[in-house]
Amino acid sequence: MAELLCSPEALSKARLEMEQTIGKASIDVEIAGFTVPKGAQVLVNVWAIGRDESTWDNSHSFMPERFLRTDLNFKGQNFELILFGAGRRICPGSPLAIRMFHLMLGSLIRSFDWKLEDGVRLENMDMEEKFDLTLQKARPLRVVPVAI
Ligand code: HEM
Repeated sequence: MAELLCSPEALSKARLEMEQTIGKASIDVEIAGFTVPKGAQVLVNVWAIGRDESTWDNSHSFMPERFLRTDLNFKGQNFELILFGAGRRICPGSPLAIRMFHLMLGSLIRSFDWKLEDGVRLENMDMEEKFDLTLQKARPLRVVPVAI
């Protein structure tokens, strides 16, 4: 950002390129009986795809082991599992994200035991979600790391 701010010409070229390329329909199109008007921004509801009962057993349950029993991959060929999108605009950061995610979560699990704050029990732990462009916890998780 610092270099871009020092180069207004490069900054305005980058802005123009983003305006021209970020996902907007360039003409009216009809998809599965729905008209997507020119200029519309189309968002795929990946949350709903990930909880589709016709694809996933116990689709609303956290069962990470389900992915050990499947041949589906997240590289955009299996539309049941498109956490990184698919096609030409698939997330170019997925190789980094996958490595960092495993490293971070693995380190947190391996380095500490975790306990809930005083007065909080598993049964009343705050799991409320907040919908936005991405799904977040409504309130940040507060837990205490305990040295192993
Ligand atoms: C768990 C982490 C991540 C998830 C779940 C994720 C997911 C996504 C999704 C769903 C898209 C839209 C794909 C589409 O339009 O079809 C996207 C686009 C993109 N992601 Fe990621 N992403 C992650 C991490 C990253 C990282 C670490 C980077 C960069 C270092 C990155 C860079 C991008 C870029 C530049 C695009 C736009 C691609 C384009 O429009 O051509 N992402 N990502």
